[in-house]
Amino acid sequence: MKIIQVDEHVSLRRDPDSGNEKIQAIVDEIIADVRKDGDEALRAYTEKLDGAALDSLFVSEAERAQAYEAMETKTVEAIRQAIENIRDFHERQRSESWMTTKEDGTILGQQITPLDAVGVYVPGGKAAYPSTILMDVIPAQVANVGRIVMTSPPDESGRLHPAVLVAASELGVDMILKAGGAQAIATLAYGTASVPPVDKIIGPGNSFVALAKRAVFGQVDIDMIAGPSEIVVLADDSARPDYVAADLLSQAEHEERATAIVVTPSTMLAEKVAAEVERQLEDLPRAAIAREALDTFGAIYLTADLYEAVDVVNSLAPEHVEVLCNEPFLYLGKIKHAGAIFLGENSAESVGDYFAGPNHVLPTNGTARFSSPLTVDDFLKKSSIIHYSEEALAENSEMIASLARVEGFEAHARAVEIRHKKDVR
Ligand SMILES: NC(=O)c1ccc[n+]([C@@H]2O[C@H](COP(=O)([O-])OP(=O)(O)OC[C@H]3O[C@@H](n4cnc5c(N)ncnc54)[C@H](O)[C@@H]3O)[C@@H](O)[C@H]2O)c1
Ligand SMILES: N[C@H](CO)Cc1c[nH]c[nH+]1
Ligand SMILES: [Zn+2]
Repeated sequence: MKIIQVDEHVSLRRDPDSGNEKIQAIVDEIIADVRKDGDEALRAYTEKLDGAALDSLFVSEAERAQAYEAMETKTVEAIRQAIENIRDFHERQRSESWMTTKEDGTILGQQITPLDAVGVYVPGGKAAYPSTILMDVIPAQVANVGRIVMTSPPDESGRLHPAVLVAASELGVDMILKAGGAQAIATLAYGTASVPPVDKIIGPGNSFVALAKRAVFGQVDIDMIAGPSEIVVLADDSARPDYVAADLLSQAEHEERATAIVVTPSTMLAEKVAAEVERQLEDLPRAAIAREALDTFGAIYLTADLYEAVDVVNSLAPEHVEVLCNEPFLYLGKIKHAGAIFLGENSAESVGDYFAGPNHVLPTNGTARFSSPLTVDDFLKKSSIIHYSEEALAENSEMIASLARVEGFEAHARAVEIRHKKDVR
């Protein structure tokens, strides 16, 4: 890995639109075809792009049963424990409707309502992501979303990965569509004869999925445009180089565009981590992907001290930051911009990716400066509640009318005043 003396302008922000024009044109055509031809277009694109000629667009009961047979019991048990941890964490995010009453009879409040229908995209091109199903579906269920449709691309035999089916079945998701890419996103957004449309689409995916989500935004809501995985390790002399290297590789193996960075004031640690990464790459099954990611987007940044290291972390605003320093809790509050903060040497990012409870759908590409992990709130919407008594309106109508007139809205002013002219009918 490159060891770089830090300058002031480190950034994770990449131009999300660069080189996307060709993909956008393909995505736009797919969306238009699905809007026009519905299920027929969905089937045709699934055959063309995923090589699957489907008998049914949906997963059957028999396929679910076969998926359980294909899974090791200990993996099913691990899924169940992860579900419990993730549900427990998200239950704490519930927000309640509220109302407040004033002496003059005014009642104000906020009514919270779950979304009626949500579509969950589960990526399936290069790898299977049962963990992402848990992270997307559980907060929706905690929010009491009315209807959940899951979709994932099938393999050439028309099947979904058994772990994906088991994760979905454990959560009770009963509508699972066999479709991927832009055609799946268009189907969820606009609906077809066999798939009713949803109100919001959740879930990560490749560039076809991301651009399709961006294109249908407005017709439906979307969670975010999730970019490639990112890890930044803030480390001092006390960090174990083998742990740091292992954690960098854990995210570099996701894909060639993943980012894995160390920020440290310790030259000795930097050199040891670089050597350890090479050693651990030797027998890593996805070494080619991880190496390309590290060569392109990996770095070990050397800083003057830990204060500067924290500044660098904040300017990167990464998806994940691990604090592998003496007394890691001292850094809480100082790290302001990060999707998730992992504290201490036993809190490998993998713990959060699969199991701990917090959501692994997190802001990427520097967007942790202004956005947050996926939460239960993403599946809820709020309506304001306003009730004015006769007394409250009488007391305040003059002020309301004057605010209306200063904006030039006479009808607004009269709508308040008419309520005091009892003789006018
Ligand atoms: N941030 C997160 O939490 C998180 C979690 C899981 C996965 N991911 C990311 O999701 C992505 C998954 O990508 P993937 O490719 O494995 O699966 P995917 O399901 O996103 O994409 C597969 C689909 O892409 C479409 N496609 C592929 N080539 C096409 C072409 N030439 N023309 C039109 N459509 C085409 C096909 O319809 C196919 O079904 C990765 O980038 C991964 O890192 C992120
Ligand atoms: N690290 C990914 C989010 O960046 C989530 C994930 C899913 N599976 C393994 N990891
Ligand atoms: Zn991961």
